Amino acid sequence: MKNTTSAAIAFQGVSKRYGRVQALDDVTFEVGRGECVALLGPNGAGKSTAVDLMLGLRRPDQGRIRVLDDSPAGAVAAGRVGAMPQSGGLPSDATVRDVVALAVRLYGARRTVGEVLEMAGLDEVARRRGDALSGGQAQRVRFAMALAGRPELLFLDEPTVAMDAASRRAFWTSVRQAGTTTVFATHYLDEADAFADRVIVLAHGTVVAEGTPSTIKAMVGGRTVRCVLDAPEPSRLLALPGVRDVGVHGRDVTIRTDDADGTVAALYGSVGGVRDLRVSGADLEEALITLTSGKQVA
Ligand SMILES: Nc1ncnc2c1ncn2[C@@H]1O[C@H](COP(=O)(O)OP(=O)(O)OP(=O)(O)O)[C@@H](O)[C@H]1O
Repeated sequence: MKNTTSAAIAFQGVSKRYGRVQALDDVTFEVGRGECVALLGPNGAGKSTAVDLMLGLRRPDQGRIRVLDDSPAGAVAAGRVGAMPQSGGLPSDATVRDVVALAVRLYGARRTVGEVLEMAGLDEVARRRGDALSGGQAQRVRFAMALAGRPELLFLDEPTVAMDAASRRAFWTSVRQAGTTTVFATHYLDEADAFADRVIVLAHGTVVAEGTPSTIKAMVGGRTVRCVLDAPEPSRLLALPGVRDVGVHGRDVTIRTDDADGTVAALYGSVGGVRDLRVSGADLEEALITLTSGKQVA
């Protein structure tokens, strides 16, 4: 067995069943210390079950889980793990500062209140009461509570759900600045692409892929060629080398191809009237759909 002393989280052959549903089936992966890892997969893939097991909220039927070289429950009981749930009420009549101060005291004052407010980007709303916070600000308070105990490991479940684009960006900057090993679940794949060091893709209770976002995107192969054509004819475009499918909107053309060089050469050589041509790789969303739908990948 692999030596797990350097890993923050180690799953070794973990299975978990609820009645007839096999939620996790022989799952093995590691999260290294200092890593920021996204747990991705469609609804029902087993992400929440995996996180519940990591937090010691459930026990596996089979396999072994180590968190910070301890059992999950042991690591949580020692205050070494911070978790930011997706929802959960905040006291409506206490100020943000009061709530954060309570969390800091509960963890034995491992951080100062000012430090936590600043890390979570809450300075400007510190005097506001819970019932006067926007959805995104309330999420930041939950983040602050997760950070209050100076955890070695952070779990974030759909952390940016109520945030606008600028808040999301600021939030992820805060996470990176906190510098803690982080595991997060999200359905915003652009966030996983931009902020995760590594992605673990679950489907039907098994790990179907893991690697950097670029590796995952490269797994599905294929390229997208976009251009403007004077007279696009879908049937003619579909007959070009490597082309899988074609989308035409007016003169704007999107071509998915397994042979970008061949497609582009044929566009310029035999189709003509080509302008504004761009070639890009698959995005993470496309990769995930392919990987989790069981289609053959390159
Ligand atoms: N307490 C439970 N009792 C019975 N079945 C459950 C229970 N919790 C989860 N399941 C089932 O186990 C499977 C995995 O669920 P899980 O919540 O771990 O998936 P998920 O990837 O987190 O999904 P989502 O993205 O929808 O949150 C699903 O089929 C789900 O219906």
